[in-house]
Amino acid sequence: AFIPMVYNCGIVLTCFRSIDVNYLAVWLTLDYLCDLMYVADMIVRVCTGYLEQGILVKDRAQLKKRYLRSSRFLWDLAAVLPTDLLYIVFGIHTPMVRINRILRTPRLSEALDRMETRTSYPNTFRISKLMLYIFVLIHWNACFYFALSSYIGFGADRWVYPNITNPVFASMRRQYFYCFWFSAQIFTTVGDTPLPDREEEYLFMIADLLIAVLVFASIVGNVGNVITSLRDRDNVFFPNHELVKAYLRSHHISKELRKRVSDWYQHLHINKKITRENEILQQLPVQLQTEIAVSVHLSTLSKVTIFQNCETSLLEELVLKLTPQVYSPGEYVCKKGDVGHEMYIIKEGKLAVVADDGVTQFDVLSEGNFFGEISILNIKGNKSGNRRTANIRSIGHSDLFSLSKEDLTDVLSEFPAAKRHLEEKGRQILTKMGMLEDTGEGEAGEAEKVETKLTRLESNLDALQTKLARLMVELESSNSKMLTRVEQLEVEVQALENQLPENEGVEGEGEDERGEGVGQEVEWEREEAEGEEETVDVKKQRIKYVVSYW
Ligand SMILES: Nc1ncnc2c1ncn2[C@@H]1O[C@@H]2COP(=O)(O)O[C@H]2[C@H]1O
Repeated sequence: AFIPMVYNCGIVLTCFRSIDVNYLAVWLTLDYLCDLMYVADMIVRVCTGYLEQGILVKDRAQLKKRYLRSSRFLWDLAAVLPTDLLYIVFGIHTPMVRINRILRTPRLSEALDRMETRTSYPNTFRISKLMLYIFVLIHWNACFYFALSSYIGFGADRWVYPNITNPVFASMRRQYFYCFWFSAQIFTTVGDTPLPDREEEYLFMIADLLIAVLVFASIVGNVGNVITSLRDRDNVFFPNHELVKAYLRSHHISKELRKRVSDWYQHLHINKKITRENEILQQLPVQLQTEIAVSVHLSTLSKVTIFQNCETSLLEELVLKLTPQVYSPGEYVCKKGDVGHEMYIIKEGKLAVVADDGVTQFDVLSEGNFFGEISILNIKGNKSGNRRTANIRSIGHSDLFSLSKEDLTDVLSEFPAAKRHLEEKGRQILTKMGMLEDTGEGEAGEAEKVETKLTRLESNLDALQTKLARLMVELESSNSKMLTRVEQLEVEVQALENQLPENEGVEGEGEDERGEGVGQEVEWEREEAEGEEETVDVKKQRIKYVVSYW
């Protein structure tokens, strides 16, 4: 839709076409090609989904209904009405009959807005857009000038277009260029145009000069905006050097230090190092920030040994907390004995672990290595506590990511494996340097064992308490059962005791009878009776024993 609209905006009003008949076929072809594009754009519009309560509507019937009922449709329709039929009345050389084609100008600005949000070079685009608008305006004005000249009469005075019968000014190209130049001179307020002679000419010039003021103001304003936005962009990417320079000068900082600062800024600019990444992405939702940061820094993080086998979630958490830092050659990143507040990951460059003389190198760290973790990890037995164990010096320019103690602690609390790995590496360095207290390690182990034992004992105690409680319950229930049984037995014994004297009497009588009668049988019965008496006694004794026991 963009091209036909620009074409129509520029061409519809062109008065030069009416004169030039040689290109009529070309003009007509272009006209109808543009009309076709308009229709195609209308079809695209019908099929373009829209958001309703945040949900994209794609249903054809709904889309069609919405478009046909909208005012846009009326404008689009009016713009493609076949006004060309008026050629029959006014003749083929009257392109003005197609003036309705410019009714779609709002669509042009819509297309430009969309392009502006998508382009990677918004400032270039803004300037181009401004130039396009100015070009169209100058073009229209040139057409009006030509039409006015034609109305007054070509070559009637110095101000109007020269006589077209003059072969020098006869060609369409010459006519257009002259008019465009005339119009451009007015709009750029150059003011080198011939003085008007007639009132119409004066009116035209006054109107033009008024428009020119606006055009000039908009050019200045837009270009100013572009320059400001370019400066803002630079400020976002690179810290403001001018401010720092002024500060250093006002505080009479030594030349040597000022040079180091300048070198640092120069390095940032030349190598396009961005130190304010987190600020730049702040406006985006966290999820998008994470995805961008992961895709930008993942390659660096994946080279770091501790993060190589880490879960992606750990990397995602980490990546947003990294702060880019750039160090200059010879600069110290850590000084032995300082309190550690952050650890570092090397993105690019080489750094040396140096002795206090700053020259003797113990080790060289490069891309993918990390350092500064020992003083922030609270490793048990670390004799240096939270102090840096070594001096780290940047050999050349180095790009680092720093990770604060708090952020690292937060992240590692959720990822114990990574914590163990870091601590292990720290312990190795400390052991090598003889800065790890063995006893501390042993005590720690002992303390751990005691802790484990205590935990085990506590759990055993819990289990025993539960068992005891269960046993107590069982004991109570069996106790009450026993009591009931004993009471029952006592009742039975009482009953037996009550019965016993009577039986004894009867038996005595019988004994006598037996004694009197058959001697052996009586003896046997006595024995039997004695046996019974004995059983009752035993029973009584046993019951008494049980009762006394309970
Ligand atoms: N010999 C070494 N080799 C490599 N790195 C070291 C060595 N000694 C110290 N470091 C690192 O240098 C860092 C200095 O600060 P930290 O003590 O916090 O943590 C230290 C280690 O990460």
